Parts: sequence; C-alpha cells; structure tokens
Amino acid sequence: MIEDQAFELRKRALDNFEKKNARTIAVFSGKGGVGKSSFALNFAICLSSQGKKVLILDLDIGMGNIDILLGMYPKHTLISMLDDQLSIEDIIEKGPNNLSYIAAGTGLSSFFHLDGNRYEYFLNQLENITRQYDYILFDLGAGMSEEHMAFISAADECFVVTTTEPTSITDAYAAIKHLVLETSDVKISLMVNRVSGIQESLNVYERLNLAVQNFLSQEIRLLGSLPEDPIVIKAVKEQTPFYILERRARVSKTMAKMTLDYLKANHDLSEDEKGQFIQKLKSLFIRKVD
Ligand SMILES: Nc1ncnc2c1ncn2[C@@H]1O[C@H](COP(=O)(O)OP(=O)(O)OP(=O)(O)O)[C@@H](O)[C@H]1O
Repeated sequence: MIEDQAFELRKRALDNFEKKNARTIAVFSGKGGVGKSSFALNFAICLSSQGKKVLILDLDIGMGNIDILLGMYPKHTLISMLDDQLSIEDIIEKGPNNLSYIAAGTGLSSFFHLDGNRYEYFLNQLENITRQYDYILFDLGAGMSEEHMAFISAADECFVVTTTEPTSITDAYAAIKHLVLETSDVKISLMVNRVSGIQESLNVYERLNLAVQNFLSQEIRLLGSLPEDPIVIKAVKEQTPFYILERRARVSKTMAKMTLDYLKANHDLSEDEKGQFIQKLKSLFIRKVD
C-alpha cells in the first residue's frame, strides 16, 4: 500500500516535471542606454529571490553586458556551445540568488545566421532547459533588428523598456509598431525607467498606450517603473546588481514590489499559455528558410 502511494507520488512528480514549461520573456528597448540590461538582470534576480527558477540569456548583439553587470567572467558562452558542441548545461553560470545566466560571447551576430544544423542543435539544447526553469528572460539589444525579431515574436511576452525622454518614447513606439505589424498576438508590457515619480510613469504609459490603441489597435500593459537612483550607477561601477548591493535603496524596493505585482497578476497562467516558444521559433525559422 505504502509502495503504491510512493509510486503514485513519483509518477505525479514526473508528470509535473514533464508538464513544466518556462515562461519566456523578451526584454528590449527602442533606444540604447535606457537601462534595459540593468532592469532585466535585477528583475531576474528578484524573481529568483521569490523562489522561482530563472535563467537570463544575454542576446544583445551590440554589446552583451550581463556578465559585466554581474562582475563575472563566464568560462563558456552561447557561441562556444555551438563551436565546441557543448550541452547547454555546460555553459550555464550561476549568479546571485541562484540565478542562472548564459553569456552571449563575441561574434554573437553570427549566431543569428546559423545554418539549419546549428540552429536545430541550439533549439534542441534550449528545449532541454525550458522544462527546468520557471522563467527564461532574453536580454535583447536596442531597436528591432531582424535577428531579434524571431525571439521577440516567439516569446510568451515582451517587456519594452523606455525612459521618460521623448526620443526614448518615440523609439519605443517605433519598436512596438514593428513588433505588432509582424506578430499581432504578442503580449507587451511597458517598464518606464528613471522616473521622478509614479505620475510621470503613468503619463508616459498613457501617452504610449493611446498611440498603440489608436494607430495599431492593440493594448499594452504597464509593468511598472523604476526611479532615478544613484545606486544604479554605483552598482554598475561596482559590477554588482543594485538589488544585491543595496536592498533598502528606493530602486531595489520598487523593483521588489514590481516583481511581486507581476507574479500576482500572472499566478494563474495555464500551461497552454506558456511553452509555445520552441515551436514558434522552429516555425519562424522554417518560414525564413522558405
Ligand atoms: N534607474 C536608474 N537610475 C539611475 N541611473 C540609471 C538607471 N537605470 C539605468 N541607469 C544608468 O544607465 C546606464 C545604462 O544602463 P544599461 O546598460 O542597463 O542600459 P541598456 O539599455 O541595457 O543599454 P544598451 O542598449 O547599451 O545595452 C547604466 O550604466 C546606469 O548608469
């Protein structure tokens, strides 16, 4: 009897393991230097500190810098995984709060032009780990390059980062427009960085959402905002994520609250709403080859 129960429990655990699918989030911005990488990294750390299994993948072709922000020197990168036929587990590094991360490596632009075999190898490796994580974040570069498009449109949702500057907002709108014209059913949330107060972030959100509603017949959500805080600059200089460097700083408290609000709003996601990522990436690649 006890053996039957143990068998049943093991079977259920295995079923759950097989069903688990990471929620994939693409983080991008219209304009460079708006704080996208710093946000993506600290958000990932906050998710980890809530007991979630999180992986962040640095796919910024221009200048991958998650490892610099972490003050870490990865032994392997995405590029070396492909060159040396390593398994994806071999290239995962451990950051603070049990966060996993994968560094881009130099020559990342070639990664986005993989031939069939290498792309399939990458997708199979990625598929292996989507069942092991709750969240996988892709830190992508600024702007809407063709290379990034597949990741952005295949992800379960996208976070667009902007500051309050008009040029940054205009570029965020251009990036959203590009995305919506390419993929109509994508979930987009806005993160407004370097704000002086909540009202300022609401103004930016309302302005952008109105334009998206009127001209693109879409809706974007407000993920939240982060205040201008000198701790962020200090954290970059000390190569320690701000959430780790100064947990009591205003920006860290705001980040923690944003993460909790996000988790609360998404707690009831069905498995069907997640995990289409690999299938979508595969079909996007086939479409490209066709
Ligand atoms: N909330 C903030 N308060 C103060 N300074 C900030 C804040 N967010 C970002 N910064 C500053 O902006 C700089 C750029 O941030 P980050 O490198 O994360 O931008 P990015 O958008 O990822 O840039 P890139 O497009 O070049 O990858 C940081 O080095 C930091 O000095």
